[in-house]
Parts: sequence; C-alpha cells; structure tokens
Amino acid sequence: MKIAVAGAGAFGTALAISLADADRDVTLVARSQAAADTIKIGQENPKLSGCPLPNSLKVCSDIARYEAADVILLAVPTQKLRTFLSDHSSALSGKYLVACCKGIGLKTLTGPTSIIAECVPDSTPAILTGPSFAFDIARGLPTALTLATSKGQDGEVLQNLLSTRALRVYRSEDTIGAELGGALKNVIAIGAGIAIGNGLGDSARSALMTRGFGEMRQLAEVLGAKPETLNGLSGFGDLALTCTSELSRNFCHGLAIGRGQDPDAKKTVEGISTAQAVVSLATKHDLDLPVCSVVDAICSGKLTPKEALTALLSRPLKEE
Ligand SMILES: NC(=O)c1ccc[n+]([C@@H]2O[C@H](COP(=O)([O-])OP(=O)(O)OC[C@H]3O[C@@H](n4cnc5c(N)ncnc54)[C@H](O)[C@@H]3O)[C@@H](O)[C@H]2O)c1
Ligand SMILES: O=P(O)(O)OC[C@H](O)CO
Repeated sequence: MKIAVAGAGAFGTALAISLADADRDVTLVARSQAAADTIKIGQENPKLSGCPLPNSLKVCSDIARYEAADVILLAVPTQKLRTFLSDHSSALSGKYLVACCKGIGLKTLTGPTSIIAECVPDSTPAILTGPSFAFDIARGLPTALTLATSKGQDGEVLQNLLSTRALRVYRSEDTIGAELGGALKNVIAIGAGIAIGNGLGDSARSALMTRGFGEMRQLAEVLGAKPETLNGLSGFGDLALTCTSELSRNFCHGLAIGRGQDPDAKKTVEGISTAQAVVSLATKHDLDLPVCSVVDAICSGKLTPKEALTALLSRPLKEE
C-alpha cells in the first residue's frame, strides 16, 4: 500500500522517516515547493534537526500524490484540518485518512475523525495517537501508539501497515475516546507546566494531573467515549508523558507562563484551542471542569496563575 503524509512538520516527518526505514512506500507531501526543497536539499527537516531522511523517503509538494496513495496520514494541526480536507476533498475521497493530530475543532467542537467524516464522507477515518515525541519516533526509539477506527477490519489493515519494529501500534474501535484522550491531555499539560514554572512543586503537579485526568474521563464519557480507553496509551499514557517532559510544547508553554515569560508563539501548542473547546463543551453539557477552565482562563489572559491557584484552592471540600 502507498502512504502519503500530509503536513511536513515535526510529526509528519518523524512518521515518514520511521515508515520509510521499515521499507514502506512513503511520500512526505510538504505544503509548498520551497518547504519540500529545504527538506530535500538538507536531507533533514529543520523542525527535526539531527534526524536525517532515509534515501527511500520521497519528498514533494505535489498534491497528486494524495490521489496515488491508499493511506494518507494527516499531520497538520487540528485547527487547520478542516481547510486542508475541504481543499483536497476530491483527491482524498475513498482513501484511509488517518488523523495524526491532537485537538478539538473549534467550529463544531468535534475531534479529527468527525471532521474527516464530515469533509470527506466516502473516506475511512482513523486516528493515530498516544505518547510519542517526534524526535523519539524519528530516531527509532521504542514507542507505542493507539490506532482507532470504527471498523475492526480497517483497524487491522492500518495496524499492520503502520507498525514497525520500534513503533508498536495497538488497535481500538473507540475513535472518540482515543482522540479525546490525545486532545485533553494537552490542556492538563499546560496546567502542569504552569504549576512547575510557578514553583508550586511536584506534589501540585501530581494533584493537577490526577484531578485533570478525572475531568478528561468525565468529559469523554459524556461525549460517548468508553471509559477504559482513557486509561490506555491515548489517555493516561500521553498525559503522563506530556505533563512530565520539557520536550512537550504544551508543557513548555505552561512553563513559560508560570515563570512570567512570553511563550514561543510560533510553536504548535494544540492545548490552547482545545482548552477553549473544552470550556464550550462544559457549558453545553453542564459539566464542572475546574482544571481545564483555569487553564483556558490563564491562556486567554482572564486570570493570572496566582488568581487561578486561589480559585482552585478555595473551592468547597468534597469527596474524592
Ligand atoms: N511533534 C510531536 O512530537 C507530535 C507528536 C504526536 C502528535 N503530534 C501532533 O501532530 C500534529 C502536528 O504537529 P507537529 O508537531 O507536526 O507541528 P508542526 O508545527 O511541526 O508542523 C505542522 C505542519 O503542518 C503544516 N500545515 C499547516 N496547515 C497546512 C495545510 N493547510 N496544508 C498542508 N500543510 C499544512 C505546516 O506547514 C507544518 O509543516 C499536532 O496535532 C500535534 O499534536 C505531534
Ligand atoms: O509537544 P506536544 O506538547 O505537542 O506533545 C507531543 C505529543 O503529543 C506527545 O505525545
């Protein structure tokens, strides 16, 4: 089967390197010829410096590659997914479309697989998610991911295609649970970064992670996820990674805020828009999600970290 990777950023490039190294037929499709040329000339993506491309990996900006592919990995940020799919819907129809992004679309408050089903109705939507830094995948370090798609047979095809010796893909039919775990952990990771940057300590981080995980499960269940999915790689697994590593852009975004510094505005930090979406979903479904709400309030400048801490600590005491 032919694979095309849409979005030549850090994650798309890492997946393309790993799959090409495992002898899959892969083309990395960059957004512009200039971007493709930069990657080809340097034989590496500046967003993944130190990770050379294998010779077998094709790089281009030719969207005809989508038509020629059987499987397209969508490694564009979540808020860009709808436009990307709408712009290329005819080339993408009939294909396996595997979202590799972690977020909730602000227009419809739905996850990537719903956006795919809406924009390209005759495709097979799937989501690839779980604890994984692009650098780890590109270097061939052992990584375990979840591949979720609503039909088991399609899941098996994609699981076999995308697994390599180092990249172990587990299968699930719970697309909602898998994509919500990956999206929501980013919000909590920003909160964890704020706590550490603000000098609140590791115990506070652990409290935020645990209470935040409870909010992730609460929202996911209301939206139709299976609770056990949140306990797996795409939920708990990715929460643990992202809240504890300075390789995470979401964690580092929070770290900068907590330290009173300006976060790097050029980085892809999915948790900011996801926090906005969560607040809208909490209102819609009448849910109390205090950790996610204060993260959104801090990111949008409505609360300082100190005010957020006071708000959280002055909530009424309750049963766990
Ligand atoms: N970087 C990681 O370690 C990592 C790991 C797992 C998942 N992810 C997820 O992958 C997604 C992408 O993250 P990233 O790290 O690759 O970000 P990135 O900022 O490195 O790259 C995003 C890429 O998308 C491209 N893009 C944006 N709009 C496009 C469009 N309309 N058409 C074609 N290309 C377009 C950009 O040009 C850019 O190259 C995010 O949802 C992120 O959560 C990232
Ligand atoms: O750099 P982040 O914060 O987008 O995290 C990357 C991955 O989602 C970790 O699994």
